[in-house]
Amino acid sequence: MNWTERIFKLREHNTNVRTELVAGLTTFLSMAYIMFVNPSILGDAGMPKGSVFVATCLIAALGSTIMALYANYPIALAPGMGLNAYFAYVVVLKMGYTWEAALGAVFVSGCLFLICTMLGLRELIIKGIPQSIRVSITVGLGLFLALIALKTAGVVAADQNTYVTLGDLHKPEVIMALLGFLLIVVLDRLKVPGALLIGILAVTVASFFFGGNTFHGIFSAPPSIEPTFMKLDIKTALTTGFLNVVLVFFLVELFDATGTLMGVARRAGLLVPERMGRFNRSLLADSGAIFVGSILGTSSTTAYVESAAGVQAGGRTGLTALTVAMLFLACLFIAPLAGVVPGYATAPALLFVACLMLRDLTEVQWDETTEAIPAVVTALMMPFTYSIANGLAFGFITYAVLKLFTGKVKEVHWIMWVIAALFLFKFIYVGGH
Ligand SMILES: Nc1ncnc2[nH]cnc12
Repeated sequence: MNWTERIFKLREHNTNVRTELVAGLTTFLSMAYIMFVNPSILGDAGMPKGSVFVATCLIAALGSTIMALYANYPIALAPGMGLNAYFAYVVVLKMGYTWEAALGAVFVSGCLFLICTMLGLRELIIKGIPQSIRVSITVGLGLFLALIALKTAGVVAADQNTYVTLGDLHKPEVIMALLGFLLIVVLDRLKVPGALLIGILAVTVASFFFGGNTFHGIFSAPPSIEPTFMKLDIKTALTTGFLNVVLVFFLVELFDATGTLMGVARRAGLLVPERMGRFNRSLLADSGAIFVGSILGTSSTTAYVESAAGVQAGGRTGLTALTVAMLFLACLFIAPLAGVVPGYATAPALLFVACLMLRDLTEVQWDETTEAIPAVVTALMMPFTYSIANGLAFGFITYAVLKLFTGKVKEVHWIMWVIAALFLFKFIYVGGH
C-alpha cells in the first residue's frame, strides 16, 4: 500500500490521488488571493508587508498540513478575512493600539480557543445547535461566498445610496468572469473532471488577451519574516481595557471556524456519526493554528470557506489540504507566478460553489416559523454583515427569543441559552464590533 493510501485512506473515500491534487489546486487558486490581500490590509495598520506575506504563506501551509495529517480533512486554513480588517481598521487605526498589542490579543484569544476546544466546550456547542441552524450555516456560507465572488468579479458594486448595485457590464473583466461561470456550469454538468480548475485557467489565459494581464516572471526570493516574528505584545493584551478586543477575536474565531468546518464538512459528506472523531480532530487543528500565526505575525487563522470549491471538485481527504499547504509553501518562492491568476478568474468558481450551497435551503422546516425564521436570519446576516460569526449570533438570539415567547422553551438545548445571552451581552456592551 502506498503512503497516500495509508495516510489518507483514499479508496475508502471513493477518491484517488489525481482527484485530490486537482481539488487541492482548485481550493488553492480560490484562496491564493489572501497572500496578497492580507499584507495589504495588515500593512494599513503599519505592519511590514513583506513579513506579513511570509507569515501568511507559512501559517496557511502549517495549518493546512495539520488539518491534512491530523484530521484527514480536505479543508484548508489561512488568515481569515473579516478579522484581519477588524485587526487593522478597528483595533489599530480606530482604537489606537499598536499592531504588536493586537497580535498579543490574537495570541491570547487563540489560547482561550484552544483551551475551550480541549475541554470539549466546542463539541458541546455544536451538539446544542439545532438542525435548522446547522442547515442554514451552509446556506449562509454560500451567500457569503456569492457576495465575495460577485464583488471580486465586478458584477456587484458598492453604491452610496443603495449599498449595492450592478457593476459595469462592459468591462472585459466582468464579461470574462460571467463567461467563466457559464463555462464551469456547463463543464460540471457534462461531468468533465477539473471543471472548476479549467474555468479558472481559461479566464486567466483570456485575461492576457482582454484584461491587460502581464507576466512578471516565475521566481522571487521571499522577504524576511524577522520584522513580525515573535513581536507580539502579550502584556498589553492582558490589560482590562483590552478585554473586549480579546472577546471579539475569541467569539468570531470560535464561530467563524466552527461554522465553516461544519458547513464544508457537511457538503463533503464527512459530518456523519461514524466520522465524527475526525471532525473533533479538525476542531483542534484550527485552534492550534491561531496562536502560532500570531507568533509568526498575522491576524487570526481560520478554516476557509473556499475549501468548498475543492470539495466540489471531488476532494474528500487530507491530501487535498496537503496539496494546498505545499502550494502555499512553494509560493514563498513563486509569488509572481501565483499572482498572475486575477481575482475575476477565481470568482466564477466561487460563485458556482455558492449556488450549490443554497441547495440545503430545501431542508429548512418551512412550516414551523420558530425554526425557519432563525435559519433564514442566520443565512442572511452572514453576507449582509460580512461575517459568519455575526450571522450565527443573530440566528442564535432570534431562535432563543422565538422559542421563549411561543412556549417552546423545552426544545432549546441549555447551551443555546448561554450562547444567545453571551452574544446579546456582546452586542449591547461592545456594539457592532
Ligand atoms: N473569515 C473567513 N471564514 C471562512 N472562510 C473565509 N475565507 C476568507 N475569509 C474567511
